[in-house]
Amino acid sequence: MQKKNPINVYLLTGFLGAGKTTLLNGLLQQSRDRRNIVIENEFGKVNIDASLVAAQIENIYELTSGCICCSLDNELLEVLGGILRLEEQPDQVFIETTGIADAGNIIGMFSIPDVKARFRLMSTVCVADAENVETRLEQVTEVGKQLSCADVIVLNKTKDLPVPEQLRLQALLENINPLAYITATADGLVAMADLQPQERRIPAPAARLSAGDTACAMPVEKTPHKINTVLFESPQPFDLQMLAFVLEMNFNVYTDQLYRIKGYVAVKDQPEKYLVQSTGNYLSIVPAGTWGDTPPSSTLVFIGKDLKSATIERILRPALK
Ligand SMILES: Nc1nc2c(ncn2[C@@H]2O[C@H](COP(=O)(O)OP(=O)(O)OP(=O)(O)O)[C@@H](O)[C@H]2O)c(=O)[nH]1
Repeated sequence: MQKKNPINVYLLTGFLGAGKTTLLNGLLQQSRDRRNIVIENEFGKVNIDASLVAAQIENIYELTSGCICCSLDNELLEVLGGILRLEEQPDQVFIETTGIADAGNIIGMFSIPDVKARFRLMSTVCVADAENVETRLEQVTEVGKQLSCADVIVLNKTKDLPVPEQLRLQALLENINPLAYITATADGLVAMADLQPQERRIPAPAARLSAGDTACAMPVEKTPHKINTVLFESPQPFDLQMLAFVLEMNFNVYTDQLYRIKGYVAVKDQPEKYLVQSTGNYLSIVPAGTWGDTPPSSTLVFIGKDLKSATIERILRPALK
């Protein structure tokens, strides 16, 4: 039997009213030549403007028994299973989460081997409302998490925003998530091409690392919202199992503080580099090709609340070989 290609999935997050549905409608309009499925998970909201989307998509699934990031009955997995049973498979699936969803948990579902074999999470897109993202960051923990887990951050509602204010907000978002591609827009207008996976901006091993074998964990930036980034760099390789163990353990322990990890590491006795990704309660460490001309070394970015470089270094050091 011919192996089917995985179905592309785009996960849309962002606080209540940020412009997720508006963005989604724009993406659907750009995808008229594709078979699209939309999964909506919203609290008490009238569904997307049916007249706008009806002609463009095969199906809209509404998940109504709570927030999919935390519902134990895993309604999302059921719907994904249902999609696989459809006679005609879609080309792409858009999932719009509730405004308070913990994006990390949903991303984690796409690393379950059976799900991953059939669905490819292309991008997690977080829509930020320029009018209030800063206030929401202070008020709602999930907003910081949503921004930290995003591959793409869409700063929406910028039409009447003075340019210096827009640049200030972009810089703020960049400090929160230096891994994301950030784009400013109005009415959720974003090109599908901007949502394709790219080699995200994992900082290259820095020349500033001092000579010798010292690991180095340094805070990159502090934001006024207590979300910060710590960059860990070391020329030493990791023990793969030990790295998985310490990261998994600490993600569980610091679940309210550690939002995201991403980076490339060198692994003992392995010629390839490994890509490390973690959001919510899942961790993935997979081979990611050769080092090419660059000497093997490890660079990991940690995003979370009040992260301390000394703590990160203490966590990782036992896994260095
Ligand atoms: N002024 C302005 N309003 C916008 C813009 N983009 C979207 N809106 C409006 O903002 C409101 C919320 O937009 P939605 O797309 O429904 O936001 P959402 O994130 O899906 O909202 P929830 O599903 O409630 O979380 C709507 O009235 C939109 O028309 C924008 O760029 N500028």
